[in-house]
Amino acid sequence: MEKFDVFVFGTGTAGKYVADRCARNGKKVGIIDNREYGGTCSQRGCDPKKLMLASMEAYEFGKNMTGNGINNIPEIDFNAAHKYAKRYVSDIPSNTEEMLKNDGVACYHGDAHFVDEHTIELDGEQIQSDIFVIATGLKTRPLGIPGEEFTLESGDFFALQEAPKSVVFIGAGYIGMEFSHMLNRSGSRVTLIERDNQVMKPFEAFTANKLEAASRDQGINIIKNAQVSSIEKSGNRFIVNYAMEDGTHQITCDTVFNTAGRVPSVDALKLENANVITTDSGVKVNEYLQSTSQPHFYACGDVSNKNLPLTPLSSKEAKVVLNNILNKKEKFKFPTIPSVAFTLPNCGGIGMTEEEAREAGHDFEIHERDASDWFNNQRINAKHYAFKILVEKRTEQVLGAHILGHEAAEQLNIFAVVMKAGMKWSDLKDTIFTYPSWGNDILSM
Ligand SMILES: Cc1cc2nc3c(=O)[nH]c(=O)nc-3n(C[C@H](O)[C@H](O)[C@H](O)COP(=O)(O)OP(=O)(O)OC[C@H]3O[C@@H](n4cnc5c(N)ncnc54)[C@H](O)[C@@H]3O)c2cc1C
Ligand SMILES: NC(=O)c1ccc[n+]([C@@H]2O[C@H](COP(=O)([O-])OP(=O)(O)OC[C@H]3O[C@@H](n4cnc5c(N)ncnc54)[C@H](O)[C@@H]3O)[C@@H](O)[C@H]2O)c1
Repeated sequence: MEKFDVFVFGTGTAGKYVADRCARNGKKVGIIDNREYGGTCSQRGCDPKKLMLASMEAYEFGKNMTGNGINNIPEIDFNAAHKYAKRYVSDIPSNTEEMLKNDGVACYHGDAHFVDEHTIELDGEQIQSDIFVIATGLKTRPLGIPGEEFTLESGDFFALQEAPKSVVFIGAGYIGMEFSHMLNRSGSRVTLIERDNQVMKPFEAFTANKLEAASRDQGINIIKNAQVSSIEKSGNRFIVNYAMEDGTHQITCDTVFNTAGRVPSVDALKLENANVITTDSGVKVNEYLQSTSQPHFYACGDVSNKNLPLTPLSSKEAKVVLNNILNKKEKFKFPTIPSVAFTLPNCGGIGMTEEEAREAGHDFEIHERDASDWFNNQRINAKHYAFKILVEKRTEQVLGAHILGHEAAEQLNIFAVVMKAGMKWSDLKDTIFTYPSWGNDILSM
């Protein structure tokens, strides 16, 4: 029977880092994935999405400038955008495996499960380890409705050969919003069906509502406060049935995506056989990212119950787990993390929403504005730009920053530095930025 010091489940951002660094630190390490190596971000998430988005951004720029220096509205070739993304990400699985093997990690493929607290079984063979790391990420949340089998999930987006004529997204969170903007620019007729009363619910309502308005303006159909009840196949098309306060409705389309959220990918592991406690939000861990019921188990990345499912946090957790395995005791401290939906325009935020700041009892100023008439927005002939910044009165600390705009992702990075450094609002305003730039807009916010 093969025996390891450390055995890692999952080869995404979190798992591959822990496995590789443990091996480089002299541990005997094994790793397994039940799909290709590389994880969600590189294969079915952030990276291929942003690579494809480059074409949609170029289209948007060209369309906005048509008649203002550009002669014709550019045309999106969805299939070519898809191939462009593939070109960059398709080598990652083999490169990841090669890198791990070169560093001495034993690489496995398939579905393994626990038989006891130190033993797993893979294809009838048993493997043991002193320490286990669970880094299996998330998977699409089942809808639990008739006809669910007709839905595609986020990973399938990257296998689409062309933009469907009409598409329904069930769920208007990050994935539904981002994909709907990409397909809308690619010529699809897009509908989002959201059960809540706000798109991008955890986001600040001011900017989320602006995103909703910008999306509608673009021709995206958004149905809120609606519960999808079933999906039927009708020839090559699908009928999505949904209920609202005024009764039941239906919509017919070519493609339906389930973008109603993601849940921890743990069922297949049979963690109960190892007495490892899981909750709805993942493997239950303490501040060292160590299982609360089995000290020789760690969890990091999306699958740990301490995470927000974002790549930079998965990396951060992986570093904490590595240090704890190497006996350099480190507690995981939840950082202030910026996050953005890569819609066109971007919509994102960092820190508290206005509601959260009020609940926490802060005394703060609100700097809020529709900035669509500002120079940088007008320069690219874009329509939508808005922000809401919350600044605590006594300390002048930025409590939260929320931006909808072409360069919101980068502007929020500046706020991330400001908040990490504890910089005062008046000191920020006294900083010199390049001019005229989106960063410089912060001085007028
Ligand atoms: C469409 C989409 C877009 C996204 N865009 C962004 C973005 O722009 N920015 C951002 O910060 N985050 C984004 N995310 C989130 C980001 O991808 C994740 O936070 C990140 O990939 C998590 O890394 P991880 O290592 O924890 O898990 P993953 O990368 O998901 O890796 C888990 C690995 O475990 C494997 N696995 C699962 N179950 C088992 C099992 N039973 N046995 C063995 N292996 C198993 C999986 O195959 C996978 O390879 C996006 C996610 C999606 C779905
Ligand atoms: N740009 C980024 O950073 C990025 C992009 C994509 C995904 N992600 C990460 O991946 C995670 C998952 O994204 P997601 O979009 O799947 O989840 P999400 O939680 O962001 O959105 C799911 C949405 O579906 C709605 N919903 C749930 N059940 C529904 C139903 N039955 N009918 C209609 N609507 C329903 C929810 O109210 C919610 O608005 C995110 O939390 C995020 O952390 C990040």
